Amino acid sequence: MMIIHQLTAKMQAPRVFCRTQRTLAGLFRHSSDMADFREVFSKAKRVAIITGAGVSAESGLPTFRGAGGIWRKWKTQDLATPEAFSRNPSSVWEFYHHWREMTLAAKPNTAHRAIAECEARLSKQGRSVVVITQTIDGLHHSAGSRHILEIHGNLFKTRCLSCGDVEVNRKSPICAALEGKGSPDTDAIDAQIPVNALPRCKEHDCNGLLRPDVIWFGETLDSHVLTKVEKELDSCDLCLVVGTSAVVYPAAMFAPQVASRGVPVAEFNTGVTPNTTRFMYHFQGPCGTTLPIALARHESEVI
Ligand SMILES: NC(=O)c1ccc[n+]([C@@H]2O[C@H](COP(=O)([O-])OP(=O)(O)OC[C@H]3O[C@@H](n4cnc5c(N)ncnc54)[C@H](O)[C@@H]3O)[C@@H](O)[C@H]2O)c1
Ligand SMILES: [Zn+2]
Repeated sequence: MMIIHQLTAKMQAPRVFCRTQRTLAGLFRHSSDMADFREVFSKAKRVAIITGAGVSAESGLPTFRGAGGIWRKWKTQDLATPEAFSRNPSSVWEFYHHWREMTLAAKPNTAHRAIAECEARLSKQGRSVVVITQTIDGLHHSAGSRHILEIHGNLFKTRCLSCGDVEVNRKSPICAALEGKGSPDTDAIDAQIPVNALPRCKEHDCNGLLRPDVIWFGETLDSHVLTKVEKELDSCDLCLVVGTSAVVYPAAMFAPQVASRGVPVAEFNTGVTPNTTRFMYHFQGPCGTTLPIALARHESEVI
C-alpha cells in the first residue's frame, strides 16, 4: 500500500472521494449496532486503533477544529509550519509552551484507559492492539498503552536545528523566558523573546535553537514510522478510528484504505466526517462514553 508522506490539511475531501462517497452511501449503510460490533471485536486478532485530537478532548485538550483551535488571532495551521517558526520563533514557542503546560496538567480520560486496558487484556490472549495516533500529547502512553505509533511526533520531545539531537523534555517551563507566557487570549501581547533566550541545545556546548519534535504542516512524516503504520494497516482484521476529523493527510487515508480491503472499520466521533459513509460502523458521541462499552471484555473472552 502506498501512503503520501507530507502533512497536509484539507478542509474538504478531494473531489474524487466525494463522488465515491455518494455512490457508496447508497449501497453501504453504516451500522450503529454495538452488539453486532462487539461480535466482530470478539473475533479480531489484530486491532488497529487510529486516534486524533478528539480522543483527548475529554481530558480538556482542545481539538484543532473545535472552539480552542485559535491561539490569539491565528489558526493552528498558520502556526504549526516551518515558515512560521523561521519568521517568528518566539510566537511559535509561546504557542507550544501553552500547549505543553496545558498537557502537563491533563490526565488520560476513560477513552485512553479503555484502549490501554484492552491492549493489556488482549495481549494475554495472543491478540494485539496497536494505537496509531495523530495526537502529540502523550496521553496514550500515560494511560498505559504500550504499542503506540505517534505519527505527528510528541510535544515533550525537542529537536536541535543545529545538531539534530532529539531529547525527551518535560521541563515546566521549558526555559526561563517562557515562564508565564503563551496566553491564548486575543489581546495578549507578543512576548518577542530574543532567539538566544528560547530553548537551546545542551548537547556538547552545541547551543543550537531547539524546536518541538512534532510534524508541521508541509513537512514529511518519519518514513520509519510510516513503514510500521503501513504494516499494521495491511495486517489488521479490525480497525477503530477515534476522534479524528479526517481532513489531515496522510492520516485521513489510513482507515479508508483498511476499509477498502473489506476489513470492518468502526468510527467513534461526536459528529460525522468525510469518511463516515465508507465505514461499516459509526458510533456517534463522546468516545469517553462509547469506547469503554465497545472495548469492554466480551463474554467469549476466557482470560
Ligand atoms: N491532543 C493533541 O495532541 C492534539 C490536539 C489538537 C490538535 N492536534 C493535532 O491536530 C491535527 C488535527 O487533526 P485531528 O483529526 O487529530 O483533529 P481535529 O481537531 O481536526 O478533529 C477532531 C475530531 O474529533 C472529534 N471529537 C471532538 N471531541 C470528541 C470526543 N469527545 N469524542 C469523539 N470525537 C470527538 C471532532 O468531531 C473532530 O472530528 C493533528 O495533526 C493532531 O496532531 C493534536
Ligand atoms: Zn544541538
